[in-house]
Amino acid sequence: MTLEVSGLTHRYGSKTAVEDVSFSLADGEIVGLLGPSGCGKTTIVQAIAGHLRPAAGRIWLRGEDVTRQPPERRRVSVVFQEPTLYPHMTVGENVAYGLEAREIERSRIDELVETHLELISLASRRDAYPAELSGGQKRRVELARALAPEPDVLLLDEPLSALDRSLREELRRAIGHIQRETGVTTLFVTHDQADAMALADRLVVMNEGAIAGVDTPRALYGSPPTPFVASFLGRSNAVEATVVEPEPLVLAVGEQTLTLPEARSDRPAGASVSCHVRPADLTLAESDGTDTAPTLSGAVSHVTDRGSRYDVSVTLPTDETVVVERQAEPPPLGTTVTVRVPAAKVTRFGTDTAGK
Ligand SMILES: Nc1ncnc2c1ncn2[C@@H]1O[C@H](COP(=O)(O)OP(=O)(O)OP(=O)(O)O)[C@@H](O)[C@H]1O
Repeated sequence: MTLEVSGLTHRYGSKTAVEDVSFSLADGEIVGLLGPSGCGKTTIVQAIAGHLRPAAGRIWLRGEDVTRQPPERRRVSVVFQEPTLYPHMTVGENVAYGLEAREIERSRIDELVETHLELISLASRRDAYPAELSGGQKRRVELARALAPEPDVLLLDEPLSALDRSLREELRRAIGHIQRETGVTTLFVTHDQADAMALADRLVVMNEGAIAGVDTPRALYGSPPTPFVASFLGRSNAVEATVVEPEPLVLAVGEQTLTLPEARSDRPAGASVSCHVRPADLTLAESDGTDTAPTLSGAVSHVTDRGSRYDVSVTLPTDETVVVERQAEPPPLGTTVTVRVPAAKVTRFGTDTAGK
């Protein structure tokens, strides 16, 4: 493991910001640390970089316990959300800045600057000043500056969130390219699930100072471990149900029955479960009588035209509303429709975990 965070806990006064957080990054991995504002992401970055001493827990870099080491002793580079280039220094001087504090020969510094400016396709702008660069170029120079000391771990703390959409796309691609080229172990911190899913090999999803799930983006999206992960990683419909029979699974949703023939529940008859399913996995059934998939009936209560598709809201007799993605023209408001619920796409949670 290149980076290991173990049992990290931190408090600001009486406020617990991070509680018993553990995760690790393998060599060359890019991991997304993802969660809403205030969940503790920056606190974790600061602890890894050495800018705060955690109340409990350990940080390991390449097998060495660095928890009590000052920032300059750690081979960690950080790129922050706000631009931090020195305006009075050229691009080349900015990239060399972190190297000059170390005892590195001038010729080696020049070589590292050259290599990293080539990496970000800005070798020809070595003598330019930051004010002469576009926003995207400036951010790329910051990446080059962070990478030039050849850190063990690169920490990217919300590097895209202050950018407009097209610049964001450009820089997202640049980060992916640079990370693949250098193979630098990277922790990419963001509150934006699209950025995290596009870039990361694995995600560490945080909520309220604790880890809510760790896995590949696809696994967390397809089989979320908690309701929080289900709703934070893309849109999710939640329907409350009661177990009628655990195996094969029969659920009651209000007066309706939903039979999921392939599924079984480890919760007994009478238990409450929360069922989550993605809008893209639901369809409006064409009632030709041959369809045997589990279904729920409701009335079309709202339609949003998204340009490439419609989001059709269907309100069930329980007053819960589910959204169904649909390409074809939707039925008029008020129409009673049957929603097809593919059993394999339903994630169930016992309601005792519903808030986590
Ligand atoms: N210096 C501080 N003093 C008191 N409370 C703090 C301090 N810094 C952070 N907190 C609190 O600790 C919690 C975690 O904050 P942190 O900045 O780590 O979260 P975050 O996920 O990075 O949020 P954001 O995305 O908004 O930066 C929040 O509730 C925050 O209000």
